[in-house]
Amino acid sequence: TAEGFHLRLLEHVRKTVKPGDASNMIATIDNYCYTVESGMNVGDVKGKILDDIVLETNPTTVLELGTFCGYSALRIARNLPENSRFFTVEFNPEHAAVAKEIIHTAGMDDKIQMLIGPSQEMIPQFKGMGVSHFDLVFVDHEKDLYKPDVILLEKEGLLKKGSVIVADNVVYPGSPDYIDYVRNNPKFKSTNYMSELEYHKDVVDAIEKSIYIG
Ligand SMILES: O=C(c1ccccc1)c1ccc(O)c(O)c1[N+](=O)[O-]
Ligand SMILES: [Mg+2]
Repeated sequence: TAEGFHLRLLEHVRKTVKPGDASNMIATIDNYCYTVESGMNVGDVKGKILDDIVLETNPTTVLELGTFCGYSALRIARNLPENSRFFTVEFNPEHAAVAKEIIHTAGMDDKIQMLIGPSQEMIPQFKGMGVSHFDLVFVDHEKDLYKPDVILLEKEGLLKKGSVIVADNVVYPGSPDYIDYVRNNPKFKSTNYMSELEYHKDVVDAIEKSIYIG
């Protein structure tokens, strides 16, 4: 990743966005990534697939692993029902600080609760925060943490029959141990959505949706 992308994006956002408008923020980030430099946001093409899965799931309790600059947090929060709870976990404090400002500027503070720390330490805390289970989990952090974190979510009793796991980047950079695990596990029913790497129509990538059937 281009060192300092998040800081250059924040500078651009501060100069250009219309405050209080999540869709304008999303469009501003996409425009920057297409015209100036691409960042590792899920982007508009895979983002539409994510939007459709969120809308079809209509989840009331949601977890995102990997906030980065907050782009997918805004895409998800924009499509959640009023009384929903949405947590996003980011381990990099610099990225989290940028995400916090981007989410605040977009007017989505009251919809998104950000936790800063390693996912393996954050996941065991949700039961104590009154979360019984997650209806939808968006996995988009360190690619070698996809499998251990989904295993941990099940171990913590945070998945229920019908819980939906949406995983980004299952082709590029890829998460082969996760794909092998989830596709060969009778507790999950998986669907692959072939797409393209964010801001790079010439590079193949995909999203994997896995429904926990318990
Ligand atoms: O890991 C990278 C990566 C690897 C190498 C170079 C640049 C980025 C990446 C690429 C696309 C993504 O959508 C994404 O979520 C990530 N990520 O870091 O989580
Ligand atoms: Mg990604």
